[in-house]
Amino acid sequence: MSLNLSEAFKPHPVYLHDDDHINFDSVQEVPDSHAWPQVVDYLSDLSDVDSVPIIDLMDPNAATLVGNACETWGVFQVINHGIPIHLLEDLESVGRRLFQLPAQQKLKVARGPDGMSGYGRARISCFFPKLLWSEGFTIFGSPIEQARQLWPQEYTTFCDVTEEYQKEMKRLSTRLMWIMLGSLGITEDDLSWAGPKNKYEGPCAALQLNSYPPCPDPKIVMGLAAHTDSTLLTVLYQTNTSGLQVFRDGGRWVTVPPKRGALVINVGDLLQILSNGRFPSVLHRAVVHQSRHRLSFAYLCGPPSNIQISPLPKLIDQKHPPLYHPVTWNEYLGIKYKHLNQALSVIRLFKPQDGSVDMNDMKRMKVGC
Ligand SMILES: C=C1C[C@]23C[C@@]1(O)CC[C@H]2[C@@]12CCC[C@@](C)(C(=O)O1)[C@H]2[C@@H]3C(=O)O
Ligand SMILES: O=C(O)CCC(=O)C(=O)O
Ligand SMILES: [Fe+2]
Repeated sequence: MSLNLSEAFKPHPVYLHDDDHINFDSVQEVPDSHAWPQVVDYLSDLSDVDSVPIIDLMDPNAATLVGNACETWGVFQVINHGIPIHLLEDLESVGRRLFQLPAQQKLKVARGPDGMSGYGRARISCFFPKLLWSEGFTIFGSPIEQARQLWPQEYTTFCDVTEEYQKEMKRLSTRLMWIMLGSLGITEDDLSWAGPKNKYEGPCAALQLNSYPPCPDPKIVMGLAAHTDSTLLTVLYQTNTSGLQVFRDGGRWVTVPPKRGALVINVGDLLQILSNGRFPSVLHRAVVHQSRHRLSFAYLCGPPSNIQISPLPKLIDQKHPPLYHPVTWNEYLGIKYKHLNQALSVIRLFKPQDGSVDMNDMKRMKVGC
């Protein structure tokens, strides 16, 4: 399995300077560096009238429900997914242990400017004039190198839990990918790189630990700014504190309420390409709380990094010409970290004939990113 995404980040390094690293624990007032000019608009949250579908994976009708959710929302929650609750709790506990460390400790394992693994601010942060109210820790493969530096005597618990979680996520995300593609009539024979003949070992993925410390004035900060994931799909465990919001047509942000044991599944940009636009990737963001320290865990799942992803031939006909240029995950990340939320337009083959822009681009323009 090839996984070398680091080339994609070289032209667009993200710096984490010690001097602008804010110590969230001691802050009494939001500094100007983190105060966003546009106040987070909580009033547009109409979750009561429009809510993200919750799908029971044991339901015999699950595949149809998943297909509908992907087409209409680009996001859904799953229950009865087979991930033991104790593993979710263990992950939360090692995550808390990590983010509770003093800032100087965490900076010891800072992700390099063009690096892939380690502690730092979200890669999207450099596109915005204000900083985000969050910190993250990215894991590709084994976190042993960083864990040893953080806890020289007792690094194995962190490694065991995060590795076990990644193993379970690999299984679940592969299953979900085939349910999603299956709902479009795609089988293993239609996806040469993922079929059994190619000894497909499962997706390539990153595990992202996100921390959103409490904030004295949550309405003027942004936990994670509006973005789509550059993945096929993302499996998110958002613990028991709300914060995830998804963008709906008409300009509304809808909160995805945490449900014990449930996992949130996001359609990513690569699935939008593969499905030739049938499954649009979901624009989402995270907001923060005044008194609660929220954690979330995203398993960002993509294809082997050098496989060409293009609209699936089965989904193309005269009425539905291919909408996107073929790209590898590596190339796509390079484009994404140059153009951020316009990346899909950059690889779009032609604009819709009626002169309108891509539906997703329209949403992105509305939220100003
Ligand atoms: C493969 C990746 C996707 C990601 C960038 C990364 O190299 C690893 C971190 C991922 C993440 C997690 C938080 C949100 C996000 C937009 C970011 O800044 O870093 C995603 C990236 C992505 O999906 O583009
Ligand atoms: O914290 C959340 O709810 C969102 C996290 C997220 O979007 C990500 O890690 O890509
Ligand atoms: Fe995301």
